Amino acid sequence: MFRFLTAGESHGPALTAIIEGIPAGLQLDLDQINVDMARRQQGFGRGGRMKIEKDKAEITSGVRFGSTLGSPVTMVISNRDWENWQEQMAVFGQSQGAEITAPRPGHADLPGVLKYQRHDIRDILERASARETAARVAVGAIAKQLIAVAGITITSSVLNIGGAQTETEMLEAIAKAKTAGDSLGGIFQVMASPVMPGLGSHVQWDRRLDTRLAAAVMSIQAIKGVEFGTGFAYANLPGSQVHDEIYYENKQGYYRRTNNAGGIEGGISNGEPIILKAVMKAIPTLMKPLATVDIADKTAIKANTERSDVCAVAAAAVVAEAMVAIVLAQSLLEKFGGDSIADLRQAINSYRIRISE
Ligand SMILES: Cc1cc2nc3c(=O)[nH]c(=O)nc-3n(C[C@H](O)[C@H](O)[C@H](O)COP(=O)(O)O)c2cc1C
Ligand SMILES: C=C(O[C@@H]1CC(C(=O)O)=C[C@@H](OP(=O)(O)O)[C@H]1O)C(=O)O
Repeated sequence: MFRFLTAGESHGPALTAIIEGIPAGLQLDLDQINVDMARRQQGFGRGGRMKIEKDKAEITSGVRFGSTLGSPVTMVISNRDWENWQEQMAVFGQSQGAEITAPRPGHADLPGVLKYQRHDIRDILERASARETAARVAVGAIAKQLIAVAGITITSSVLNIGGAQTETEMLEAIAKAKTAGDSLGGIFQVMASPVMPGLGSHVQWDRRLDTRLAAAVMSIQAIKGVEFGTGFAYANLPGSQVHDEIYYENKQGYYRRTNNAGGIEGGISNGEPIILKAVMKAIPTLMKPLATVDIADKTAIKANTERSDVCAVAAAAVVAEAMVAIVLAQSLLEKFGGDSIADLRQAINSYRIRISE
């Protein structure tokens, strides 16, 4: 089983990810991992932090001479900004800085301090921060290299920023929000293709591929909805206009002329590209802050402001690519098993022969 955990605070020394269950013999391309790390840092509207960080993943276990060993793979991504936060983020000693007591609406600040019984909101925001997604992208980049064994590639695109749909309008909308001390969200799409039929299962709720993909993408900070294929527009359309009719040709096998299903039927990939869209809410930290209540004395004040992104939809799309890759890697290994890449390839090949007959 391919599983992973991440650890690390936004302004702590580093983020760490441990992945278990990668078959032995996967030849890793570290440069390719770092290409995705850099892509996640891009996008107009990101804040000052991205000028400080130059994210690179360092592999500290599970790989020898570029090849996975089947043992857990550990990756470390250093936080360059740690240098500026050593006093406020010291593991031991006394807090040096002022406590944050004005929870931002829309962030984990208030529910987090209530749940974990903290009086300094920094104790919550450090881990709630989407800085953590750097570790997920590192894991996802390895998952992408694993699913490439089955020929699957993943792409993404930004479709909407604050209602704007062309690139020029999107850039303008972000610039305007920044000037106004406001923030924006939007919609992005992720596509995985080609995906063989048969990943996921209809037999149990938690084995459906759409269940797992939706949960994985929803787990990204600030993502508030996921749809597959025609998605919410299904509500307006009759069955005759939405279901993808089935055809067969000797050379091609089964195929569809439409892909309203977004590549999944009954929780199982159907051989068409997997297409999902997700919506990201606007960033909660506002330079013109919203009303809140001071958790120290319960007086009405304005929410905490600090360095922040104005819009991070492009970055979130790269994170979603990673999460989709991880779920597909898990589903691939669940279906085909294999402690080594050679075993995995063989199982995929014999399945391909079987379904083509
Ligand atoms: C790539 C990325 C960057 C983000 N940057 C910021 C940011 O700079 N400031 C901020 O307040 N929230 C930012 N967020 C959103 C918060 O992390 C998120 O709203 C918060 O963790 C609360 O989680 P929720 O929105 O899922 O409820 C970012 C999210 C992502 C995916
Ligand atoms: C650090 C990253 O994103 C951060 C996500 C984030 C948040 O609240 O989610 C707040 C900001 O952090 P900082 O306060 O250090 O500027 C973003 O920069 C990153 O994506 O690598």
